[in-house]
Amino acid sequence: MQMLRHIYDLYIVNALDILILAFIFYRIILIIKGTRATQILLGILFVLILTVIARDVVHLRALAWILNKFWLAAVIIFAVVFQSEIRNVFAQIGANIWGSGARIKDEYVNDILEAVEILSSTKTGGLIVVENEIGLKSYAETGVILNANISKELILSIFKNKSAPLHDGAIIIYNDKITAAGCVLPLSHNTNVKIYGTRHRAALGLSEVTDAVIVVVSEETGNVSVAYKNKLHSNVSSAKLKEIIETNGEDFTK
Ligand SMILES: Nc1ncnc2c1ncn2[C@@H]1O[C@H](COP(=O)(O)OP(=O)(O)OP(=O)(O)O)[C@@H](O)[C@H]1O
Repeated sequence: MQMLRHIYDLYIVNALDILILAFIFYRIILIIKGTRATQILLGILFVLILTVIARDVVHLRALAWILNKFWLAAVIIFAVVFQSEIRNVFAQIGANIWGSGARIKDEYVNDILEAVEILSSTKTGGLIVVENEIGLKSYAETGVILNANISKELILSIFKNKSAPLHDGAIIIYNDKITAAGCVLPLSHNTNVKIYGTRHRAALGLSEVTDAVIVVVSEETGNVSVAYKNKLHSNVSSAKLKEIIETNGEDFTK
């Protein structure tokens, strides 16, 4: 019995400890990969190396003193700089505990696909958000709440009618309903994405802070792109889009 206890204390607890830490780091890296946070972390790493060199290697007292003061305030600085990433981590933990996002019925998926095809072939701009595990109520409230059944006709009348008040912005879809239209999404600040306009930037921006699948139809080219978890995938075919919507984006992570 004591032997088992010893093995547990020595190996199993430590292995569990390392596994949990590795998992936490892995999730954090997944969330911040490709975002501004990666550059900020590199900057912080640079200041850390500078501190060690100034303090312990070349003994530059004044510089070491200032850098030490910086590290005292680091917790507050991190909380401010990484506020959106910290929010993401907790939102995703909460979403994972709560369960998986609602899947849209086949007939409605087909309605969305047909609408996207028509928007694409007629070069009509469109922005369609499919909500996943993380709730989008705060974004829905920036537009007009509809709670209408999904239909190809409704999607087309929203985006195709340029004089209609709801054609600007995004529609949000959740669980067989178009919950809202004319919604404003957060713009991405990703500096690597230079070629896209604001519609694509808004899609990418929402994908950086939520796990939604965001479909963009370009008004300029008619191309269909999908933003999901920090990435914008261009020229997505109808068959691929079907898989993506049916699996709430899981298909992209395989
Ligand atoms: N923050 C936002 N949230 C939701 N929709 C937005 C946002 N910003 C812009 N849009 C939508 O994008 C439209 C402007 O698209 P713009 O031409 O700038 O983008 P684009 O990415 O180049 O797209 P396109 O290829 O269709 O021209 C706006 O009319 C509006 O409908």
